[in-house]
Amino acid sequence: MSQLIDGKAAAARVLAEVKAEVERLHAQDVEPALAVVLVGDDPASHVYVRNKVLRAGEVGIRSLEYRLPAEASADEVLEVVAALNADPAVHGILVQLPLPKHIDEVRVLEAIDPGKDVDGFHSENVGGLSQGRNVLTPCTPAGCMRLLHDTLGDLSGKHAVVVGRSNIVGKPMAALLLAANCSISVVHSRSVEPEKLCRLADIVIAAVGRPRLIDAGWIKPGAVVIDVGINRIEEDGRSRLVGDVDFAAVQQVTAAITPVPGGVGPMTIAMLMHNTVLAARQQTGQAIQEAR
Ligand SMILES: NC(=O)C1=CN([C@@H]2O[C@H](COP(=O)(O)OP(=O)(O)OC[C@H]3O[C@@H](n4cnc5c(N)ncnc54)[C@H](OP(=O)(O)O)[C@@H]3O)[C@@H](O)[C@H]2O)C=CC1
Ligand SMILES: Nc1nc(=O)c2c([nH]1)NC[C@@H]1CN(c3ccc(C(=O)N[C@@H](CCC(=O)O)C(=O)O)cc3)C=[N+]21
Repeated sequence: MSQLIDGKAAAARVLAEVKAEVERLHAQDVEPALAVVLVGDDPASHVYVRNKVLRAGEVGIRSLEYRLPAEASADEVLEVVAALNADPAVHGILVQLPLPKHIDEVRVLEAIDPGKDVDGFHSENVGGLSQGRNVLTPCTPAGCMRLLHDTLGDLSGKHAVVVGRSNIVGKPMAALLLAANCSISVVHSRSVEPEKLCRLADIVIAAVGRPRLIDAGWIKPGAVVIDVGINRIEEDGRSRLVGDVDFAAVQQVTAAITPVPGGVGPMTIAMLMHNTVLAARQQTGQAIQEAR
C-alpha cells in the first residue's frame, strides 16, 4: 500500500512553528507583515490571495492587499512595489502571478527588494539559491522539500526527476534537490521519451500543468511522487481539481504520493508564511540587537 503524503497536516506543523516565531517577534515589538499585490481579476488568483490572507491571520501575520485593475500600467505596479520596499512596517512582498500580458513580469519581480522577496523570484535570490547561500527560497519547491524530508529523511544519493523547468517551480526545485545531494534530471516539452528517464527516478516531482500526464508507466515501483500540478477540469458534468499525475493509477506503484488537492498547495502557503517571518527577523534583527 502506498503512503498518502498529507500536505494539510504537514502545513499545519509548519504553521504552528511559524505562529510560535510570530509570538516571539511580537514580544519584541515586531509585527511581521506581508503585502500581496494583485493585478486584474483572474478568479483563481483571487481565491489564492484570499487563502494567503486567511492563513496569515491565523498565525498572527498582518497582511495588506493591494488590488489594481487589469488595465493598470507597469509604472503603476512599480509605484506600489517601490512604496512597499520603502515601508519599514512591511517585511514581505508578493506580486501574484501571472500579471496581465502587457506588463513585463521580470521587470516587476526585479523591482522588489530582495530582502522582502518572500517568493524568492528576484535574480539575487535565484543566484543565491544556486550558490547555496542562505536566501529566501521559492515557496512551492521549499514545501516539496519538507514533504520529501518528512517522508524519506536524508535524500543523499537519490535520483530525482523534475518534470517541468519553469522559473517558479521546476528550476528552483532542481536546485534544492541538488543541494540536498540528489542526482537530478530535468525533463520538459523537448525531452525525448521523458517517461523513460522518469522511470529511473527514486523521486518524481511533477510540475507540468497537464492534467494526469504522468501515468503508471512513468514510475519505477517504490518511487516517491510529489504532484505540484493544479488543473481545474470539467469531468462528469462537474468542475474538479486534478494534478499532473494520474493519481488512481500511479498510487498502485508508488511508496508514497501526494494528493491534489491537499498535497503541495497547502505547503506552498505555509512556506510563504515561513518566509515572511524569516524576512521580518532579518530586517529587524539589527533593531532588536540595538535595543538590547
Ligand atoms: N501547488 C502549488 O502551490 C503550485 C502549483 N502550480 C501548478 O504546477 C503546474 C506547473 O506550473 P508552472 O511550473 O508554473 O508551469 P509552466 O507552464 O510555467 O511550466 C510547465 C513546464 O512543463 C513542461 N512541459 C509541458 N508539457 C510537457 C510534456 N508533455 N512533457 C514534459 N514536460 C512538459 C514545460 O516545458 P517547456 O519549458 O519546454 O515549455 C514547462 O517547463 C501547474 O499545474 C500549476 O498550476 C504552480 C505553482 C504553485
Ligand atoms: N507570486 C506568486 N506566488 C505563488 O506562490 C503563486 C502565484 N504567484 N501564482 C499562482 C501559483 C499557484 N499557487 C498555489 C498556492 C496554493 C494552492 C492551494 O492551496 N491549493 C489547494 C486547493 C485550493 C483550491 O481548492 O482551489 C490544495 O492544493 O489543496 C494552489 C496553488 C501559488 N502560486
